[in-house]
Amino acid sequence: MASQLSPQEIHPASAVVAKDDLVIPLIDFAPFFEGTPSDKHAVALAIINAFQTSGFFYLKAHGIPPSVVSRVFTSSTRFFGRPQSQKDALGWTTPQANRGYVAVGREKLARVDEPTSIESLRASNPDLKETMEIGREGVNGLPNRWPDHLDDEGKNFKETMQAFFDSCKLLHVQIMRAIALGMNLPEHYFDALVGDGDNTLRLLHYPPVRKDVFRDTSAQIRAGEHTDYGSITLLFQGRHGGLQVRSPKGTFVHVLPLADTIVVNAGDLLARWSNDTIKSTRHRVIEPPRPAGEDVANEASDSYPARYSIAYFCNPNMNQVIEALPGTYGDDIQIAKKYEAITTGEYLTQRLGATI
Ligand SMILES: O=C(O)CCC(=O)C(=O)O
Ligand SMILES: [Fe+2]
Repeated sequence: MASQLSPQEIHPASAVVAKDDLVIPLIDFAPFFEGTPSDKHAVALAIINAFQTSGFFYLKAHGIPPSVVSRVFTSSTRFFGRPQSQKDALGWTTPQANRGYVAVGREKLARVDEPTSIESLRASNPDLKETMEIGREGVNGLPNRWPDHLDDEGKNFKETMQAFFDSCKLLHVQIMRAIALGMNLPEHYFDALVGDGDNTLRLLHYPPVRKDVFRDTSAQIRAGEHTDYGSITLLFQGRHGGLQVRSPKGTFVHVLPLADTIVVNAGDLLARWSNDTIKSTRHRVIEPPRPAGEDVANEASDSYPARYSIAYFCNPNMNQVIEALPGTYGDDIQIAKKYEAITTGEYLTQRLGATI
């Protein structure tokens, strides 16, 4: 059966990261749309193989033009450059809403198995980042916190982010089609289950940090070790690295920005939906590594540059009941369902309530 191919035999993937048993391939999505049925199947297998091993892959030819991504980054940078009072006035309120601005130090990402330590972690070493969370538009009682009443720049921000939200929403559905095929499910299996777009667009800004902050406080990081919560995350990285993924050996490996690609990783709900055949892998953000050949002037600088990134957290529909997918359990394969059924909404509210 084709799904028993070894990773090396799967055609469209080549490894970008291969360290300490963590292998993260680069997958070209173009053949999924333009290729023969067998090309399409090969892409699906490469994706499912990546999700079943490292839980991460880079994706190129994903269909969102570089010019669009660059406009979103510009708009995000300008937003974070606004006076603190303007940003605070758009503040995040509740886990149910999960929309609005989150100031530096408010969120402390942590491992799911250590929920009680969050307060003490936040007090000692808050995440050195600020974020803007944008949810699905038009949900009753849960408005997005747009800056469009402030000025033209604010109006432009709203339009740019709404359009980007919709492009990412489509990409989610397309990647879920590849996952369905890779799991021997019908291609459109997930369409109606994830198609509502109950997703979150998160703009991230990690301000410049003095090097001695990282040096003197070993627990200080830009985003603490965590797994993502939903189905998949589409991560657009700016110029500066810092993202690290935990390897099977327990080390953290840099997953650097690669031009015109995104990093896609599986979240906890997809892992749960797949009865843990798909992995949602821990990751974190620290200071960027020193680039090879970096000049002396830069090396001598006493701070690390700002990092901007954009995470689009995809979810199944809020009212979707998540329980083990066909083919991931049963007497024939002697695997039991590992989890109780839960709706996306219940699950996310539990998780978000624990970190903010
Ligand atoms: O900034 C990044 O590269 C990653 C952010 C992240 O992992 C998250 O917000 O869940
Ligand atoms: Fe994350």
